[in-house]
Amino acid sequence: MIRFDAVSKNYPNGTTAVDELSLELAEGGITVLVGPSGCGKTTTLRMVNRMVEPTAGTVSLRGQNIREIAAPELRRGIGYVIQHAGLFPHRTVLDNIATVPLLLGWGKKKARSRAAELLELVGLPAAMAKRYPYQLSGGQQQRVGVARALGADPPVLLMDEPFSAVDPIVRGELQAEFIRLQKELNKTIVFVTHDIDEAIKLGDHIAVLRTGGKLAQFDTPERLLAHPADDFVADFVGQDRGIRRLSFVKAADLPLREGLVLPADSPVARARAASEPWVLVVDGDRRPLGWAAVADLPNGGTLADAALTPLGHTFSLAGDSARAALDAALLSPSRLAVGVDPQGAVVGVADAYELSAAMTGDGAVGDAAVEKSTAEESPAGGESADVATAEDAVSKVQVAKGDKGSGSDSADSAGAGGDGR
Ligand SMILES: Nc1ncnc2c1ncn2[C@@H]1O[C@H](COP(=O)(O)OP(=O)(O)OP(=O)(O)O)[C@@H](O)[C@H]1O
Repeated sequence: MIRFDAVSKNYPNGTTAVDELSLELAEGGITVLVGPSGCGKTTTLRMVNRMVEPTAGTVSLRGQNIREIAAPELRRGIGYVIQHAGLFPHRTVLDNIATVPLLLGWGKKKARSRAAELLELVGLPAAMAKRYPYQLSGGQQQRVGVARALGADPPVLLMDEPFSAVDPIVRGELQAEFIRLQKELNKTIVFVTHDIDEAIKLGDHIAVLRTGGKLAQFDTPERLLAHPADDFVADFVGQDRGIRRLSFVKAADLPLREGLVLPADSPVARARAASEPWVLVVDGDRRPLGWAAVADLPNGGTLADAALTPLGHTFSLAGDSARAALDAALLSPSRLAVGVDPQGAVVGVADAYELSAAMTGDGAVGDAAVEKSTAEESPAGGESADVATAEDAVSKVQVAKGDKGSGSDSADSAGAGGDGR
């Protein structure tokens, strides 16, 4: 939709801000430009609305070279949000948001009613309409900035470090709100940040630029974490990319073990026969009761007589990522994470060692799942009698319970929530 063909920007002082950039940005997606300070992110962004003209190459919008579109007309279809919001200090919040509709000659009443809608859309109370920018917090100002950019409902939004000037908590809130808003609006967004975490959280695609305005890699967040193109990208993405990558692996794709999940009325001998240091004891509805250490079990009787160690937290196969599963495993006394279905029934347990294979990227779990989530293919085979993909196990449990699956999330799941996107 937005296409850069061998675009360069050289300044008269000899600086090459952007160097032969070729990039195709998908319609209706968020493309993040990320890279160290001075690598040409803002210059690239501003070439889309002709605030900066390229020295060489072409930028096109829906197939048309933007040089052929008069700048004011071009900008009517492109919203622009900057750091510190850049609001007009002498205008009320409502009039700030109404700026573009008024410029387009909508008339005061219609422009203000549109502004009121947008105020609500960005999550601000109507009572703020009459305030002036100095009477708002930084985060609230930024929301007004987003609302103003959406004034004429432009198909394209350019956002230059829009959330950089607020504290980390407000920033997280703004990012979450932004993801929600984009689901509703489906704009084509080009988003500049120097923060790789923000890029991974928000981007459908990420362009990593290196100093000198050269493109280092253009990829999905999943692939950037799994397969950085070179040492520069690997360093920029960070040492903990293995763990962060787990956010993109669905818990439903993890291998699960079922053999050590036993009902409370099972004889102790059955737990010993499992040849495992721990067994998970469940009730008649397969809800988890706790871990039993096999070495400490009484000589006879059933598991109902055993002293149980609390679970820690479970993870939800329906909604959590492998990152939540790994966290559950690390906090579990058995180092095994308990996966539950939407009703809170145990589907199986995941082993910390297998999860760490996904984390290092060398194991089939992580690679297969990342590729799968990218390509949306069906899971590969290769399951043992006791190890199946969680998706299969969920359906087995649901069939056993005569349940076709409700799809609602488990209230019992204490998965990290928020570690995914
Ligand atoms: N008008 C200008 N004249 C000369 N050099 C410029 C001009 N504007 C930008 N530059 C230079 O071009 C390079 C890229 O600048 P740009 O602002 O695009 O980088 P950036 O990646 O957005 O940086 P930051 O993250 O620090 O905002 C920098 O070296 C900058 O100094």
